[in-house]
Amino acid sequence: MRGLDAAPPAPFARIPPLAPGMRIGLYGGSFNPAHEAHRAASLLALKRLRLDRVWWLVTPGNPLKDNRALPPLDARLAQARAVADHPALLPTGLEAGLGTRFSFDTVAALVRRFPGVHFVWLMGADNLAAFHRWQHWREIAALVPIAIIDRPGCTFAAMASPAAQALARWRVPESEAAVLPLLRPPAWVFLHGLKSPLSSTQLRAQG
Ligand SMILES: Nc1ncnc2c1ncn2[C@@H]1O[C@H](COP(=O)(O)OP(=O)(O)OP(=O)(O)O)[C@@H](O)[C@H]1O
Ligand SMILES: O=C(O)c1ccc[n+]([C@@H]2O[C@H](COP(=O)([O-])O)[C@@H](O)[C@H]2O)c1
Repeated sequence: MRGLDAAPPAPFARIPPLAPGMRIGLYGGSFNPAHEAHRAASLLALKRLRLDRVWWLVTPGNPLKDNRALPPLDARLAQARAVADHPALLPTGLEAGLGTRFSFDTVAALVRRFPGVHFVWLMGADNLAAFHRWQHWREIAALVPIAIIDRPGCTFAAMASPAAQALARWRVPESEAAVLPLLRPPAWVFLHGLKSPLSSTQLRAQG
């Protein structure tokens, strides 16, 4: 695989070596701040999708959010590392390194850079509900399988969303989640079993 022996270019300098066939979850987020539900959702995906690692893509700024009060990337990254605290969970500043902000650009760059790796996009049910507003969302679904992690209060909005409707015929039963990373996209699964009410909004409100 390209790049396994050569010195990695700067954005990947802190990424441990990858081998062909590895399964990597991509978990994008503002992480403002990171919390236990991020960790629990990642561990759920790790187990159910039989992933080798989950990379937390700490965004330079969600394109759909007002980021004026967003703390600097380095601070969010350091805090995310403290929360992740697991050998298979890897908070990264990859998007800043790649110069990407839209998830499609990030995913396309990673798929191009690591052609033998099985990437899976991970997101909470609230993000499925708004997925049709993302840039090139259909193309993201065509590039990598997607796993949705349920979130209290978001289940109905997620399942009734334009994206869920449009992608309905490619939904895989939860009982087959373990093979999702190997499936040709589009393919997606809805994972139940976390249902954590935690949110960064709530933590910010508590100071
Ligand atoms: N309690 C949760 N259950 C399931 N998924 C979650 C949960 N909290 C966050 N996520 C998911 O984690 C990813 C990163 O989320 P983010 O950093 O925006 O945290 P958040 O708690 O949703 O923040 P905010 O309240 O500021 O919107 C998103 O895909 C989001 O859907
Ligand atoms: O690419 C887009 O258009 C897009 C629109 C909204 C959100 N995202 C990504 O969704 C991820 C979750 O964002 P957040 O703020 O809900 O944690 C994060 O990686 C964002 O960059 C991406």
